[in-house]
Amino acid sequence: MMIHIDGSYGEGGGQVLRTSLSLAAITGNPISIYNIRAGRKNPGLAAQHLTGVRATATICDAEVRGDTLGSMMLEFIPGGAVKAGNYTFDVTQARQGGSAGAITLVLQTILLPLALATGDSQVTLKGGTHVPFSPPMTYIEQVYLPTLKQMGVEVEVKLNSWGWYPQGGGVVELLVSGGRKLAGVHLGERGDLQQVRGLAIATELPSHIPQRMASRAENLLTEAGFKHAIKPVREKGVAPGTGLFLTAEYENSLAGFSALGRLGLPAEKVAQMACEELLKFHQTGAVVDEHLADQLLLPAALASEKSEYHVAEVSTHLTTNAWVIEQFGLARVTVDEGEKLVTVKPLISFPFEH
Ligand SMILES: Nc1ncnc2c1ncn2[C@@H]1O[C@H](COP(=O)(O)OP(=O)(O)OP(=O)(O)O)[C@@H](O)[C@H]1O
Repeated sequence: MMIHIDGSYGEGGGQVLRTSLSLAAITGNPISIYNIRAGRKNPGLAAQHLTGVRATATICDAEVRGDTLGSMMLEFIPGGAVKAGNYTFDVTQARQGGSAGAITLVLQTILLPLALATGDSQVTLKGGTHVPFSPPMTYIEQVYLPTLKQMGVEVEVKLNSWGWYPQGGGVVELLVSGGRKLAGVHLGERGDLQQVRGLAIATELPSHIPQRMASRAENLLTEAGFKHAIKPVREKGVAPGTGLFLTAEYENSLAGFSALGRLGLPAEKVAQMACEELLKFHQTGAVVDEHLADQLLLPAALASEKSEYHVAEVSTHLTTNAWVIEQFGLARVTVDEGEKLVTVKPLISFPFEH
């Protein structure tokens, strides 16, 4: 039976679409989404979303209607179970003249369908790897995937080329182990902060930029009394770009914070922005950062047991994603706004019957 999703619900952004696509592929359920990204200034499918649609359609052999740039309506009818395989998806194929669309979001759309499918997959993604309003690839490597690993998802990733806004051109390779069964997560206590790991990176820019970012971050973290290991790195790239990516490594959990550089923004200021985010999080005492909070819902809904985690902030991304998951009847998500506690109780056990 076709599931109808109102893309304007809550946050009304791209995540409503991406979660729906992942779940359509996993369950084999046809979906129809309308009002796609109606909450955004530039509604409808942008290059990143269209790439996500095409990538998901490829892996489950879906019949698709409405898959054009700017489309606010999509019908997606899976043709069968998700097929493991060797795939390449490039956001520039969705938009002539190029795009820095976030491939990390495309990655998150197809990752769980491939992890649950029979057989291993090799995927190459091309586009933006570190662009605003999306998880930086470094966050995927250092926070998202290690947390999913605790749930039983096995992925190896390699960043072959950095892709910044507006040029894009980044390349990421993934090896996804198939046939996984997911366990729940229990992140109620984070334990002590062991260290802050950091990458101060610049491509096609002078080496003083990562060095200045690193030393400002080191000063701020030392002042806060944190142990740290910040690495200044300068690399070749397709275009200039810079940023600081921090991971707070607690005894039981990981949280990520970052800031991207841009022309006119001093390296020290970039460092300060990322450190302030980390310090703000640390003071809340929470276990899961605001972004991981919404990203963990999908794997938790597909697990064989209950998950529970304590978040820094209840964002509309979180409540909206919970709503999308409930539209598929897969899990009951409870968000205790006072305690900032998210509980996900799967209702259907894997493997899903097609
Ligand atoms: N700095 C960050 N670190 C980690 N994750 C992030 C960061 N910024 C955004 N995200 C994540 O990126 C996702 C963005 O979802 P959103 O619905 O806004 O998608 P989008 O496709 O960019 O859509 P839109 O253009 O409609 O905003 C969310 O899961 C959010 O948690």
